[in-house]
Amino acid sequence: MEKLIVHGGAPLKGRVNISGSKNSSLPILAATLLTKDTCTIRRVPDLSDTNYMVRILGELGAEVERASGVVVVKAEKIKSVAPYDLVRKMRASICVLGPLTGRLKKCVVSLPGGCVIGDRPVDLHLKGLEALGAQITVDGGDITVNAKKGFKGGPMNLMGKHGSTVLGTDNVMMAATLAKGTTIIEGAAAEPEVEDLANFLIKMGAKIEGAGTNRIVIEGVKELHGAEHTVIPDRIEAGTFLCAGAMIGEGITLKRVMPEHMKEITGALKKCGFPIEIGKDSISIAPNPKAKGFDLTTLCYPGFPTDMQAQFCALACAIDDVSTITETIFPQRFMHVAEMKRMGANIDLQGATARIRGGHAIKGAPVMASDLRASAALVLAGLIASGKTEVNRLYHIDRGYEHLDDKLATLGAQLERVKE
Ligand SMILES: CC(=O)N[C@H]1[C@@H](OP(=O)(O)OP(=O)(O)OC[C@H]2O[C@@H](n3ccc(=O)[nH]c3=O)[C@H](O)[C@@H]2O)O[C@H](CO)[C@@H](O)[C@@H]1O
Ligand SMILES: C=C(OP(=O)(O)O)C(=O)O
Repeated sequence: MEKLIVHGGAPLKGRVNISGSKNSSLPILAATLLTKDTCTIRRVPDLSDTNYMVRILGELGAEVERASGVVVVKAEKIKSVAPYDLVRKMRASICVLGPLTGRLKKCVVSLPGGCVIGDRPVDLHLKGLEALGAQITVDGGDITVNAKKGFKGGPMNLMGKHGSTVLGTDNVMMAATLAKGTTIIEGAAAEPEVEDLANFLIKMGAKIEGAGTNRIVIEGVKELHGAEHTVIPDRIEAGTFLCAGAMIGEGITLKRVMPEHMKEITGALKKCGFPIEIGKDSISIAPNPKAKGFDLTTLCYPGFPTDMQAQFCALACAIDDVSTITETIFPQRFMHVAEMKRMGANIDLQGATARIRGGHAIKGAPVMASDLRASAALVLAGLIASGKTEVNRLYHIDRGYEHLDDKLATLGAQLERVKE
């Protein structure tokens, strides 16, 4: 196992290129199962999650080649069964459900495992597939989908009690591309990653309107063909670097970003008083010793993303004021709080709201990463802490940040990856 040792206090300065989006790449790679033809996906970040998705495609029978960010998939003959051993390691492996269902009209996909960020049911994914005419049973940990007479488009509402579902919308949209007739998804997730998937599906010949809004209309087609696509920049990686740039240093610039996907994040940072410059595909930020605290609530897009909540908790430690952040998507997603407190952070967690009193010195300590964004937040805290912070279980970071330590080092951070 590897850990990251962060020597706090080194100022950040310079430019960093943002990678392709993990949360776009995963469903887009899965969507290549919808056609027998060759698909080429560019700017796929080098992450353990994308490597794992590539492996899942291979195990399902696709021919897959991967070289420096480009993944070429030809899924001529595919299997209809994705067993537990294959899908258990990654929640997002549920992305294969829609494409297998759409292409083969039947499949068995094991339920992915639990997750420390909270309950992650798939009832809305199944509700959507049932609205397309699928018969579904869940037994022994497996989801079995069957549609003997093929799929038929229809209306449905996928809004859940914590808002819309991103991967649920992806799955149903993928299955509906090959259904007979028109599918209308109300309560659809409007995240940019859903829109990116829809854009790829449209290049494959799908007829989709409204992706990027809460109402998506899909007119089914007989078959899809091969296509090429470049994945959008990772707005969460970009947001994480913006927090780092706000917390310490003399100003950093992110390149290869889509600022229009990040309005809620840049808006929150501006409101605190951090100087931000937004270019066509770049964002610059610098610290402000007089920055004010924030009161944020996580919401579905275009609201403030849950995937930035932990990093903003770290940011709040650097602001000499009181900040609050309330989590509405995954109310239990606060595993980072206990670890930050071990570093001396003043955080009071009441239900799903964290109240952070920042501005006093925090001190490096050995800390345990629990999940992807929590570990990124601990690295951020380590950047401003005095002394040495040891972030253990680095594999969580490698799931979703392409070469985070190298990129931070280029900006001037002092850190080292060591094997235990
Ligand atoms: C690979 C990927 O893209 N992951 C993202 C995706 O996860 P994912 O798509 O799994 O998350 P969802 O959008 O589905 O979850 C949102 C909320 O809906 C609930 N829910 C979800 C499905 C369902 O069938 N029933 C149900 O009740 C969840 O428990 C949660 O409270 O969106 C999350 C919310 O923006 C992000 O944190 C993840 O980074
Ligand atoms: C929760 C996340 O990912 P996943 O849905 O793949 O677990 C994330 O990217 O923050």
